[in-house]
Amino acid sequence: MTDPNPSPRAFSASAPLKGKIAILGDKSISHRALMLSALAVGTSRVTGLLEGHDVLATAAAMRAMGASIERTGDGEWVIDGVGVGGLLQPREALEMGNSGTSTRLLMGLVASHPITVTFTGDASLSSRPMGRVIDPLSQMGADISASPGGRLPLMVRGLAPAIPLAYRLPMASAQVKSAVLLAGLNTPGITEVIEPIPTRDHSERMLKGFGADLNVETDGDGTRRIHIRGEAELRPQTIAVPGDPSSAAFFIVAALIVPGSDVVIANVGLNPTRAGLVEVLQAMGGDIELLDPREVGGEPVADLHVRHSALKGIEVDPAIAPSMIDEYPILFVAAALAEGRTVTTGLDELRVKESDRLAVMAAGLTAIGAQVEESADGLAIDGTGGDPLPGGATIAGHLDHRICMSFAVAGLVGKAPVTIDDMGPVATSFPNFEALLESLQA
Ligand SMILES: O=C(O)C1=C[C@@H](OP(=O)(O)O)[C@@H](O)[C@H](O)C1
Ligand SMILES: C=C(OP(=O)(O)O)C(=O)O
Repeated sequence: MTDPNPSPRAFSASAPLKGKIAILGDKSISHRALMLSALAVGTSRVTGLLEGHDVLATAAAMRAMGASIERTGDGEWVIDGVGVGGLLQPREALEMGNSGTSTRLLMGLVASHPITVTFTGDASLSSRPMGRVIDPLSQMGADISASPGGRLPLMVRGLAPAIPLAYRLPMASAQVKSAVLLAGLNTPGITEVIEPIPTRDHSERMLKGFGADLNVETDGDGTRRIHIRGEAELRPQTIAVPGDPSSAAFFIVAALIVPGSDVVIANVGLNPTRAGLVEVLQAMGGDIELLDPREVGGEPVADLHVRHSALKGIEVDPAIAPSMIDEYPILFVAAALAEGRTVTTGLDELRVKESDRLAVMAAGLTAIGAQVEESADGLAIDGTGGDPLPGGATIAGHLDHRICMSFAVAGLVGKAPVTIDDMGPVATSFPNFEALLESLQA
C-alpha cells in the first residue's frame, strides 16, 4: 500500500495559522467499527470513517473474509456482517500495508475461527514484533508460524472452539488487549484480560455497544480486569466516528508554536485514555480551550481553540504515556520550542512503532538544530524559548506517518526549510494533512 514513488516536500517558516478545521475520523475507532460491524448479524452504518490506507487495509481484509462492505459516500460505509464464528477462509494472503492495529487485531479474530490466514506488510510493519500477540493467541490454541523474531510474514491457523484464557498484559498495549478480547468473542466461556496499566478502551466500549457480554472491574491499585463471554451475537449498529486526537495533535502543536496563530480544531475525540497530550501541553503553558464539549458515538468530543503560546519545558509523568503514546513525536517538537528542559521517560514502546520513534526523533531534531539527549526510554530536550529552529535538513521519514508530520510542523518554525524525504506515509492516517495546513495558511 506504500507508494513506490516517494513524495519529498519542504516545509518552511509559516505565516500565522488562522481559521477553523475539522479533523477526520479516529483511526483506532474506524478499524474497530469495520471489524465489529463485519461480525454482527445484519447491516451496520458508519459515518466519519477514516479513509486512510491503514483502515482501508482492514476493510479489504474483512471483505476477503466474507463481509459485505460498501462505501456509500464521504466517510459513509455500510457493512453486512457474517456473524461471530462466520469468517470465511480468504483466498489470498491479507496485505496489511503499514498497519500494526489491523494486523494484531485481525490475528486475534482469526485465532478463534477455523481458517488459516497469512499476513504480510510493508518493510516497516515487517520489522515490528508480533510475539506479543503470538504468545496469548497460541495459548488459546492458534497455531502460528512467523518469520524470524516473531515478524511478518506470518501464518495463523485458527482453532475453533478455541480455549478461553486469563491473560495479564506484559506491556501497556491496547492492540494486544484487543487481540485477546477479539479472539475471546468466538471462544466458549469467559476470556479475561488483566491490564495493570490502562490503555485506550475503544474495544471495550464498542464491544459493549454491539451487545457483547463484557464487564470491567478495577482493582484498588488501578488494575483493570476485562471479561468477555464468547460465542456472542453482535447486533448491528449505527456509528458516528469522532475526530482523531492523534491527528489533531499536529495542528494543536503547530498553532502553539507558530507565532500569531489562532485556530479552532473541530470534532476532536477526548476519550480520557487518549487525551494526555492536551493535558501535558496545558501544563507547559499552552493556551488550549475546550469548546462545546459533547458526545459523538459514545465518546467525549470537543472543539479546541488553540492560540500561539510561550511554552515552558516540564518533566512529563511517565504514567500519562499510554494516553498519548502516538503523540510523543509531535510533543518533542513542541519541547524543542519551549523555554527550558522537557524530560520524558517510560517510552520503551516508542521503539517498536512504525519506526524507532525515540531514535528517529532524536536524530532528526538534532539535524535541524535542536538540543536533544536520547536515553534508553525517553528524550530530554532543551528548547529554544520560542526562537526559530535552524532547520535546513532533509529528514528520512522511515515509512512513519507521525515522523513525517512532526517534522513538517517543525519546518513551520525553521529558519531554513525542513524537507521530508517522502510524505507518502501520511496517507495511512491523515490523508488531508497538507490540505488542512494550507487552508490555515491561506
Ligand atoms: O489499539 C489501537 O488502536 C492502537 C494502539 C496503540 O498501539 P499499542 O497497542 O502497540 O500501544 C497505538 O500506538 C496505535 O496507533 C493504535
Ligand atoms: C502506532 C501507530 O499505528 P499502528 O500500530 O496501527 O501501525 C500509529 O498510528 O502511530
